[in-house]
Amino acid sequence: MKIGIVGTGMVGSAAGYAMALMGVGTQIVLVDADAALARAQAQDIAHAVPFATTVAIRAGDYADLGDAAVVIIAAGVSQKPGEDRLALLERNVEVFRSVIGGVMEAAPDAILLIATNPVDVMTFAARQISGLPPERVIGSGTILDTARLRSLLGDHLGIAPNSVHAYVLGEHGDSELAVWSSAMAGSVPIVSFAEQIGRPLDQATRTRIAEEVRGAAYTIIKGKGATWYGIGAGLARIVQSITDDERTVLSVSQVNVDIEGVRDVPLSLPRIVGREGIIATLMPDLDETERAALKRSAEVISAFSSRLSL
Ligand SMILES: NC(=O)C1=CN([C@@H]2O[C@H](COP(=O)(O)OP(=O)(O)OC[C@H]3O[C@@H](n4cnc5c(N)ncnc54)[C@H](O)[C@@H]3O)[C@@H](O)[C@H]2O)C=CC1
Ligand SMILES: CC(=O)C(=O)O
Repeated sequence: MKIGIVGTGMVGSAAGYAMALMGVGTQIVLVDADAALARAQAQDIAHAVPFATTVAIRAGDYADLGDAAVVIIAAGVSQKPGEDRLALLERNVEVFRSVIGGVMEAAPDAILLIATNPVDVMTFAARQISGLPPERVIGSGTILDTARLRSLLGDHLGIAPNSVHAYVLGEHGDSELAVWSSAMAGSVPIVSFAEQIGRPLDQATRTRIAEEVRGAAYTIIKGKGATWYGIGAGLARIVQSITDDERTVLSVSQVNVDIEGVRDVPLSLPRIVGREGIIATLMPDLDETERAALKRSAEVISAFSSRLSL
């Protein structure tokens, strides 16, 4: 199965590398406005493949995306230290005008997987420009924030992060919310689990962990200029769920008909992801504070997506 990646900077190349090592898809095609960069990334990643899998990876142009099952879009500008994701919107919408058209012409049946920030609003823009149904335009959304939350909770509780079943929902950005009311460790509600093993998750600890998740991108960008490994693995995981028709539940972004009275808003909820894209969306049981936070997040995103003229 062919997978395309448009935008082969830090994020696109990290996704290609993760897919090559995980054996996701059989062919990966890298496309970038900087063709020499795409060629160099493809060569470098190809040299890792003999240690792991048999995935074929090469650089190409839009025409080479024909028959791709999924095309990841990671083209555009990224945040400078201190800048928030929404500040990138106008510049990246301009990039999407040409990129989405190029992909649709070559691979009209592909599922689009959007990574470019601000990822929720860019998912909305990609859906408008492509005309594809919402279940075939997936934003990586809070898959990365959810991984960050699970990693921090795993550390706090002294358990494997994949035994933590907790989600960050809403915007992939400053208005995101960590959902505590339905979070579990194993099959035990997480606050009770924490008490039972003597590592309590009191309100102050929960606030600290949620803030660390919210601030992770800022901290990493300050330290090394950009983030790429976490999102690269997250994108590979989403593609794997599509190509293998896994139907894994992932927190990803899609344009929703209505969230707490806010219409046509792109944001993340837990969704079943398989061969046809997003197969179903689940609304977790939220407490009153969480519902209000989800509504606030929807309003923040909608203030940007509803004024886009595409
Ligand atoms: N969704 C998420 O969780 C995350 C999203 N990001 C976002 O991903 C995007 C990419 O970030 P990086 O890879 O670090 O940036 P980068 O600058 O390393 O790479 C961007 C690439 O896009 C290419 N590009 C620009 N315009 C293009 C066009 N019209 N056609 C084809 N290629 C084009 C550039 O040549 C460059 O190689 C940013 O918007 C960043 O904020 C970054 C980390 C996490
Ligand atoms: C840059 C970004 O969106 C992140 O690392 O969360």
